[in-house]
Amino acid sequence: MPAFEALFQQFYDKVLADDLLEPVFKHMSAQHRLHVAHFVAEVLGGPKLYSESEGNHYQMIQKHLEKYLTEAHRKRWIQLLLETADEQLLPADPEFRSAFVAYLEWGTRIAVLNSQLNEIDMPADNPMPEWGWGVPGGPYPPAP
Ligand code: HEM
Repeated sequence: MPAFEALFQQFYDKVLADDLLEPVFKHMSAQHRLHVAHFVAEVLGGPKLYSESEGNHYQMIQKHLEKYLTEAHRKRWIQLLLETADEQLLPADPEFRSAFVAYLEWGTRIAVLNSQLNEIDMPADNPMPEWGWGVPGGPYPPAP
């Protein structure tokens, strides 16, 4: 969790310094970075910090309604996040990186789609997404 918190801390610094994304995020709450870190960590199998004390899937989806995000926003968001992951030396093993990117592709595309709507037909108790770790194994040498 500390690695995810540090990742999103630095990532949103980059977002606020980015001409395309700054207008989208300039009103984000002080807790935004932590909430997104906790959400992503939970989806990938980490502690249930987000769903037990900060929100739920339904509330997270609601946050994106009527934000009118574009494909350009989405691409820049992912690009900056992956850059930050490399700078922070997050594990580079194929399983982690492929699961991470696959979830981000899915989640950001959902965010763009939902951001065009002003309401969404979704049960308020909709469960958190849970991401798998893909096809495990090599061929490559295990990490030391
Ligand atoms: C996997 C992808 C994503 C996840 C997990 C995610 C998660 C979240 C969460 C948890 C919140 C609520 C934060 C809070 O409680 O303060 C939020 C809000 C928001 N997200 Fe996302 N998000 C994703 C993708 C995106 C993308 C691609 C964009 C735009 C480029 C975006 C724009 C926003 C905005 C504008 C808000 C509201 C900020 C505000 O309160 O002013 N999100 N997101």
